Amino acid sequence: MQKAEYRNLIETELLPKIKLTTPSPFDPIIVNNQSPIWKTIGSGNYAGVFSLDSHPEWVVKVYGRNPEELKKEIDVYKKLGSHESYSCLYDYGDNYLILKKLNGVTLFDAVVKGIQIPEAVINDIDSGLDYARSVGLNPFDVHGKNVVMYEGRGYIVDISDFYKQGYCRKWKDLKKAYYKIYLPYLYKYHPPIPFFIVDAVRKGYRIYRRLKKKVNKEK
Ligand SMILES: Nc1ncnc2c1ncn2[C@@H]1O[C@H](COP(=O)(O)OP(=O)(O)OP(=O)(O)O)[C@@H](O)[C@H]1O
Repeated sequence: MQKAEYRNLIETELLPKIKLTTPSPFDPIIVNNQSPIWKTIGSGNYAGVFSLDSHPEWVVKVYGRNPEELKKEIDVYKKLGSHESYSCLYDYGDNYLILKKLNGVTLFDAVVKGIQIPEAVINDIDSGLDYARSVGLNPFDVHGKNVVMYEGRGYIVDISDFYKQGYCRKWKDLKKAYYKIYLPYLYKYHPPIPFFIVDAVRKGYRIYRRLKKKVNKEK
């Protein structure tokens, strides 16, 4: 399928048939998709992500709010260019991006489902992040739900915060947990771990980081 035809299907069959809403500024986007041909494959705080069965290599990320974030994401993708650890920007419109589809399971879901996470996945993501730094970006908000593995390789799905300033330690902390807990105790038998436990660990980590930040500020 040509890009023009794909864009036409976005403009005529996707955008008029989806509604992206948010109950409050702090809630993620809720996607209502009435299109018979476009499938919703994901959603986040800003956007819904859609794909067409007849062209599964591409996805469309439609922003439901904060259009200025779309421009920043375009800039980040332009800096990244084409690299094996990332998706790639093919084209964009006023409120959407056309991206290469990344298949796979997030590391968060892999732990829940008991799918073994090989060290190569961690190394791939590390080298992807090094590459981002080498082109002047600042890997930010890289965590277990933003990275995926597919056929033993690691990929970074969400780069939308790589333009931000400051130090984000989420990936460093995840790696610490991988080497200190996952690899020695879980990797070999990789039992499924109930969602509520993995999610409680994730939430506990966020609360811990917030408290630590507050304590450090008050010092
Ligand atoms: N290139 C891609 N290929 C396949 N799936 C994707 C791709 N980009 C995004 N997705 C899916 O859509 C979901 C939402 O995308 P993304 O995280 O980029 O949205 P966002 O609104 O910017 O999120 P955030 O809340 O993290 O800022 C992802 O978790 C993933 O499941």
